[in-house]
Amino acid sequence: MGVEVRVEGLTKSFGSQNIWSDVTLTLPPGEISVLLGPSGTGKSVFLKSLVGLLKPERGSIVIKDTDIVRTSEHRLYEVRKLFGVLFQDGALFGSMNLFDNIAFPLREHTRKSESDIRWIVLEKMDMVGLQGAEGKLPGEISGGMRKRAGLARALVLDPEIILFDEPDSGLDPVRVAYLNQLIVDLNAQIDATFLIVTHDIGTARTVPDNLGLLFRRHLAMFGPREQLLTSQEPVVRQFLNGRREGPIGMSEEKDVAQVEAEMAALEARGGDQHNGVGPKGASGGDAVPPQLEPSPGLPERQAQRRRQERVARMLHEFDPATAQAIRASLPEDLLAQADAGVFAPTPLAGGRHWAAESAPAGGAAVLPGPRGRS
Ligand SMILES: Nc1ncnc2c1ncn2[C@@H]1O[C@H](COP(=O)(O)OP(=O)(O)OP(=O)(O)O)[C@@H](O)[C@H]1O
Repeated sequence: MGVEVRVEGLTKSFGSQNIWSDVTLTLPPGEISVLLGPSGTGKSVFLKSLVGLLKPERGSIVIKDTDIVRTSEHRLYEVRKLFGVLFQDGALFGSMNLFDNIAFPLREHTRKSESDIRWIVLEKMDMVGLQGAEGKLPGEISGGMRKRAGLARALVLDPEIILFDEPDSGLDPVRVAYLNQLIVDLNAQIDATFLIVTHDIGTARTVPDNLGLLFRRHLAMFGPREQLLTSQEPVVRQFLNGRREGPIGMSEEKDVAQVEAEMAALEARGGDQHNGVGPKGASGGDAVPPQLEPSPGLPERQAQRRRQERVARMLHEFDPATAQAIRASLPEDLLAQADAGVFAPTPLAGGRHWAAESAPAGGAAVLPGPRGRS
């Protein structure tokens, strides 16, 4: 099973330039999370911080009881082995064929025999639909195939956490749809924790269990997908609708008076529903489309039931629109438990962040509430 990644109070600056402050979120084990944010808000910096390539000056990133912000180089090296990373361009070596590219981490980091390596590489190539392409050079294949080769390489060390940096970049909408399905299928097969940075709103709306948005040097929101997809926060709605009107400007923030005038004009035109389908899959800010399911023949995502139990516990923390959307995703047994008051209220208001709890001693049926977090 994938591991939990717990980020608390994380702050990163380069010299006097603060990138973001006080970022707190937890990636639940085995679930898929998406991080959105206008260009330059530091999403890539966040991914690099998670793998220990950049050092935030404050806060912690706890993975398997290790705070990687403060740990030794040796321990960091060990924790890094838990990660697979899909870089934007696949980051393949141009002079190596796909087989050697995908075998590279195994040859570098393990003592496996060539026959074992061959078996693993072919298995991962099969998982991403690249059977028979072992001998191709990266320059001979399409961008979509390069992404899949990068993904196969990210899988060879059996990672428990996979980071995807804009997997959709440079792909046509149909290839993005295939890649999204592949991501969900892989999650069902390996149950690792996934974090995807993307600008593709279609991906954000249909792939993840959790959604977050970085804006103005802070994490504006992070929570179950239903929370962001039903949110009335102006910045969230602007981003999900891909429209110009709102707090996000072309290159920097807008002043309050300008935002107010834009929003009044937008309302006068009838609001978001008159925007139609915008770029990058944006359309309508408050519909919660069904989440993608694994392809027929694949196992159910193990994270699905865990997540259902988790959000059932959090139901009381959300506003009615979010709670209703979450209820629509829950099986009857959990709904009945929620309605019977089995899930204890918690002090956490807003449900922005998630915190894991261990099961109560004795395995009681009552699921514990999430720990309070401000
Ligand atoms: N090593 C570095 N040294 C100094 N500044 C950096 C460094 N890496 C990133 N930055 C700055 O951090 C800011 C955030 O960059 P980052 O690439 O993380 O944004 P992003 O949200 O991923 O953007 P995009 O959506 O366009 O990919 C930028 O202003 C960038 O110039």
